[in-house]
Amino acid sequence: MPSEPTAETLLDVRDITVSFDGFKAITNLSLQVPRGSLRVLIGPNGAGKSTLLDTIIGKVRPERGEVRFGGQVISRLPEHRIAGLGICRKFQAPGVLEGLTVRENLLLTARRNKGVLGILKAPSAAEHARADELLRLTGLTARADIPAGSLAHGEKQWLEIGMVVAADPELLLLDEPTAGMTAQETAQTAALIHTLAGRHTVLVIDHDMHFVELLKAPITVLHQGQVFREGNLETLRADPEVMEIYLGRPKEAV
Ligand SMILES: Nc1ncnc2c1ncn2[C@@H]1O[C@H](COP(=O)(O)OP(=O)(O)OP(=O)(O)O)[C@@H](O)[C@H]1O
Repeated sequence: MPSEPTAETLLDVRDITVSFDGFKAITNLSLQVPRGSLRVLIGPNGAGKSTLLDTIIGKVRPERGEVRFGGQVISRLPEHRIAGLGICRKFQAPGVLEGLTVRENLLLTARRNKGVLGILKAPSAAEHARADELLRLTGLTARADIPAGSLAHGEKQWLEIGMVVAADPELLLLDEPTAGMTAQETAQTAALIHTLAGRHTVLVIDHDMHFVELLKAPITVLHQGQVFREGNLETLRADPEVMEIYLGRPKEAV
């Protein structure tokens, strides 16, 4: 049974079951994430991580249970209403427009709710200031005026994170944000995510244990559509069952 959420709980997934044509991708899963915290979600392929994120954003519906956000049941709302409440998933960002500069991409995203006329007007001083803030946050200030298409892979990922953050979401869902990154880019991404937590609540899926280690955050391990364990990396690494299901290989491999 799910434990009772506290006043600080922002995301409260209660006992959800999700099926695809009779196959249970998630079974009686409960997860609570406190406001302003950083949480990491790991688990072997097919554990249900992406399906959980899809359920949170309303792309798939649980057949049982519910998802609450700030106390409100959101699991029966359409996807755009859920997004409007302040839940953003990174890949939902309107990908980087490669012909525009980094700054223009940020300005455009920050203004996309203002309609066509709003977008056509010259950006205000406040909008430029916000873009400057996002450039600093993502470490892209020196790259502000080059076309986004010229960015390195890692930089493009940071721009995408900046574009999601431009909407000032309360809950940020990041699905494998370090895929394809170098070790240095991965470390910079961990630092960026630390900066985001606090003002935002952040839920990160990743397979890269080095990155997970850098995040220094509570970890939820999913297995076969259920929460298998919760704890910090040290505790999980010392848990033979986690080693077995998650890694399927000896501890030294982690
Ligand atoms: N649309 C779908 N139709 C049918 N089965 C699906 C669908 N989406 C996911 N599944 C199945 O549900 C299970 C959970 O998949 P999910 O993608 O959520 O796992 P995951 O933990 O994100 O895995 P990975 O790390 O490989 O991305 C898998 O067995 C998958 O094949």
